[in-house]
Amino acid sequence: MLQLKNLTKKFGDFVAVDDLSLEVKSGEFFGFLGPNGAGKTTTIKMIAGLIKPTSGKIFICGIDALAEPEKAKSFLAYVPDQPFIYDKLTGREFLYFIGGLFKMKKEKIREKVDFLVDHFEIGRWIDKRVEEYSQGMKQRVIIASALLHDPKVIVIDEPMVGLDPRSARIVKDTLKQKSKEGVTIFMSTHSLDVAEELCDTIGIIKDGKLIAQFNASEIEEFKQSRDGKLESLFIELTK
Ligand SMILES: Nc1ncnc2c1ncn2[C@@H]1O[C@H](COP(=O)(O)OP(=O)(O)OP(=O)(O)O)[C@@H](O)[C@H]1O
Repeated sequence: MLQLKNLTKKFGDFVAVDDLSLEVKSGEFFGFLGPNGAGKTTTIKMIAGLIKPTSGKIFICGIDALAEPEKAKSFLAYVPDQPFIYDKLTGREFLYFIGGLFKMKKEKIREKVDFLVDHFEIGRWIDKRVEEYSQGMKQRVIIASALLHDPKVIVIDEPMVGLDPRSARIVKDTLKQKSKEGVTIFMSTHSLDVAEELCDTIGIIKDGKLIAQFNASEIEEFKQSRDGKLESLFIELTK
């Protein structure tokens, strides 16, 4: 599970994330929504250990991620909004490289790669260089690399951007399946349809502050009382 306690990030005088506290339980699928510049990516980068909070705490599976970053990261998968893969590697070489970073045994990596290539319908592309990949194929390999070490928490920034409907379906089904298996998912997205389809809980951030949090039945209740659209709730709260 994932816990953020009074998390704050300042860039100079500007407060990008402001005293943010939340908890996402094991198996919970949390959608992190908010207007442009609200602080979503900054929050995710702090969870992933890429930038240091100004103050506050982050716990990943109960491990203090600021005090024990290596241990916390062993439970975590992070999928950035603009993923980077070395262009000159093949998908397979990239997955072995990532498995190596997590100190996985070669045999275990091979087993997982075979499964993931099949699951994400990567096929023969796995042995081609990444520079030849489409955006969707890159995203499939990136998400496969995030699942390689069986993370307990997946933090994912805008997963559906640039994906065709089939790739998007595979990614959505995989994330939902993982949450059913007890993995905690923290996903930022601008797609209200995706959030509504996948998430158990939705948190809305604005100007660095968590301004609202709803579970599925609260969202349904709101929709029934208005025009039936999550979009109306989002626009009302973020105006
Ligand atoms: N390194 C930085 N230095 C200064 N300001 C920054 C830095 N990184 C982010 N910011 C500012 O912090 C605020 C939050 O940015 P962030 O990228 O977290 O927003 P976001 O919610 O992910 O937005 P979007 O939906 O547009 O991706 C913005 O005003 C941004 O300009």
